[in-house]
Amino acid sequence: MQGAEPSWQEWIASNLSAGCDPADMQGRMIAAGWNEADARAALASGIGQVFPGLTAQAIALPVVPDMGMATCDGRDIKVIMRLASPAVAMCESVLSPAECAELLAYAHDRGLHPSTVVDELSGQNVPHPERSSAGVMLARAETGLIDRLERRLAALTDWPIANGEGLQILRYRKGQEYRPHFDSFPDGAGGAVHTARGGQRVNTVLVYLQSPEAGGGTAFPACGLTVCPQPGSAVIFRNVDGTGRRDPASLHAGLPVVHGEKVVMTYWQRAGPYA
Ligand SMILES: O=C(O)CCC(=O)C(=O)O
Ligand SMILES: [Fe+2]
Repeated sequence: MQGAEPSWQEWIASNLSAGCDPADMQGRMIAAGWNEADARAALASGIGQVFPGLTAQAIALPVVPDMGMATCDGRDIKVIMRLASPAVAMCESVLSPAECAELLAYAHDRGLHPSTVVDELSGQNVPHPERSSAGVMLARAETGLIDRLERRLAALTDWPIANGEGLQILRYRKGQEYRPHFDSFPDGAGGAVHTARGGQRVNTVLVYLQSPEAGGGTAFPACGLTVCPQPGSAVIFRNVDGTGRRDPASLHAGLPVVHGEKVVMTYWQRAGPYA
């Protein structure tokens, strides 16, 4: 069995430590000639060594789509860029211009309120200068369009719609931003308040509804990536590693808007049903 080879053990340990997805690693091992059972066993043993005390098992996670075209809800969505760590995919044409316009008008009618953040200690939602945008939380399937979009995003990531939170729409005006943060909840009591229902936020699908004239990119400082908002496009990213723990590389920020207004729609996906 190839698991005995020290070079592979080192490769597994260093990739797991760097936050690589065990499912991706398994694919690469199979491409290098491993059989699936041996690769799975070697990865399980590596996870046990790198993350002692954890059940040595990779968990199922939403898909960060691979390059190419995905057809969801009868719509052709193009995946134009993919990054391994943090796991990020950029998708074009997730929403049509008409769908973006309908959501913008709907959010305006519903009314936008100053955004809040989760206090790391208490778990309470509190307003904070870290996040100066205004937003509205939508109920699941609040309108026919919202229902259809939730289904589309669930299909794009191959993850149950029952595990999705309601969509959230955020508007940033000049100077407004969302400073570097994690979408996953912190360990400990503050996070437990939130993970009690649905578990960890494992994936984020961020759809741009309106782009500002300048500024307002979504930045991932761990890898130096900045995504430029384009209406109808989405950036999908994984907030946890292959074992379900917060991925430090998933740190991200909504950079300050310099000119114009930016509007995004956020879809957070939980590890389990968010009932
Ligand atoms: O506005 C952005 O670019 C980032 C938004 C974000 O990080 C969030 O809603 O959690
Ligand atoms: Fe975020």
